[in-house]
Formats: sequence, structure tokens, C-alpha cells
Amino acid sequence: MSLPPILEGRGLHVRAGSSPAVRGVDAAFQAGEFTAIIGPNGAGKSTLLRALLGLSPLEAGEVRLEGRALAAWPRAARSRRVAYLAQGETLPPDTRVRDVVSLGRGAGDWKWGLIPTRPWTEADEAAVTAALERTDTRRFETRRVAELSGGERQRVSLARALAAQPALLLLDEPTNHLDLAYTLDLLRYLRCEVAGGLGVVAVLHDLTLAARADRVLLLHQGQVLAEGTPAQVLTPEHLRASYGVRVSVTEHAGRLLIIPEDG
Ligand SMILES: Nc1ncnc2c1ncn2[C@@H]1O[C@H](COP(=O)(O)OP(=O)(O)OP(=O)(O)O)[C@@H](O)[C@H]1O
Repeated sequence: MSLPPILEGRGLHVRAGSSPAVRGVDAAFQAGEFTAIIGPNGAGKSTLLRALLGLSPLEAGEVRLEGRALAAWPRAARSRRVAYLAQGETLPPDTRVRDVVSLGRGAGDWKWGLIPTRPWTEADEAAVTAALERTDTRRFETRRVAELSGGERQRVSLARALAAQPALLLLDEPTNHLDLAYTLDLLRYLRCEVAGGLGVVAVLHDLTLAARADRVLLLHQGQVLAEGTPAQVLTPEHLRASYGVRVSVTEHAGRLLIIPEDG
């Protein structure tokens, strides 16, 4: 019997500006599963993530978190279950790294934006330390954000999201700014967390990375063009239809390689 989804969107229609950006998408995300969302620029990937988080108003459809309508969840409880790392997230430049990561523990827990609604505990401290360690950011935890490189900031953003100890982690292009070593580290880390039960949904542009997910959702013009295992989705036909590029797909050492033939 399959597990119920942590987060589920049914019949989602979302407008961005004056045009429809997501058109009739169904998507469900489980614990212990790594889903890659792929598709060309403007396909609606970020808009879909934002809609699933309740950050973009729905024109039609419904999002349910653990079986309950998203709108019925208090904001703080919702952000403890589902953490989000936005594309190009900007962090407060004068804030120290550890304090930024600590924000992940209390998202939405501030009354009138000023007064914490619950005391800071040892469990909070331990979760922050663990998130710093897992992202290899603890060694500069006392530095200010303004003193970090783009890749280091990206890892601090990830640490902030992880500090919430969510059931599901939504990441929008998390490998932006990361060098090859940290990209592979991130992937290894995510795989390890997924094995421990975390659900991960990542918007990825690198199809070779997407090929290492459990499941791939290919968006094209706001609709799901294909969904399934990497081998089912990452076919020359699907990639030609969505990206307009001819590719060949081969297997090397048990992994799919996508090689563009044009150009
Ligand atoms: N604020 C906005 N106002 C108007 N149109 C928007 C807005 N945000 C997004 N769009 C449009 O909605 C569509 C989907 O955008 P979205 O950012 O979801 O795509 P994406 O697949 O994440 O793209 P990318 O790979 O370039 O990040 C695009 O056509 C985009 O131009």
C-alpha cells in the first residue's frame, strides 16, 4: 500500500501576471521520495512550487498538506512541515550565519513580527547546529552574510530550510552558484535525507542531476508533459517536445546521460 502524500495539488491553475502559468496540474509528493521538476525556462516550475506552498493564489484547484486543505493550516505549523528554498533567495546581509539558520526554527512564530510565541529550546539549538554541520557552514557561522560568496550563501539558505526539520523540502534551483563538489555533496546529502524519510522536491535545470531523482515531473507550457521514473521521462522524444532540442540518452555506469546533439 502506498503512503498518503505529504503535499498534493489537484487541478491547479495559476496565473502569473496576465497569463496562465500553470494549467491543470496534478502533483503529489511523498515522504522518502526525491522528485525533480524539470522543464524549459518559463514552463511554470517556480509558479507551481509557489502554488504548492500557498504563496501564489490559485485560480482553480486545491492543495492539501497531510490530507488537510493548506488554507486550514496555521502558517507557522505549515512552514514547519514544508520548508522552502526559493530561487535567488536574498539573505539579510548584516546578519550572522548562525542567526540566519536559526530563523528556520521559528518561521511564522513571531507575534506581530516581534515577540516569539514560544521559548527557544535546546532542541532548537541542536537542530541549528546539525543543519550548519550538514551544509558545511558551521566553520563560518559567526560571519555575516555580506562576507560570503554566492555558493556559501546558497548553502546557508539550505541550512536555514533544513533547520526546520521539515517532512518535505521544496528547493528551487538549489544548485545555482554551487561548484561541482558542492553540487555533488548536496545531491549526496539529499539522497541520504530521503533514505531517512524526508520528501524532497527540487526544480533542476541539470538533467543529469534530475536523472538521479526517484521521480521526474516534466513541465511544458504550464502542463505536465510527462511524469515517472527518470528513464520514463528523460527520453529524446519528451526532451525534444519540451526543450526543442535533439538529445541522445545513454546509460553509463548505471546512470542516464543526456547529450545534446544540436549545436
Ligand atoms: N510576476 C510575473 N508577472 C508576469 N508573468 C510572470 C511573472 N512570474 C512569472 N511569469 C510568467 O509565468 C510563466 C512561468 O514562470 P515560472 O517562473 O514559473 O517559470 P519557470 O519554469 O520557473 O522558469 P525558469 O526556468 O526560467 O526559472 C513564464 O511565462 C513567466 O514569464
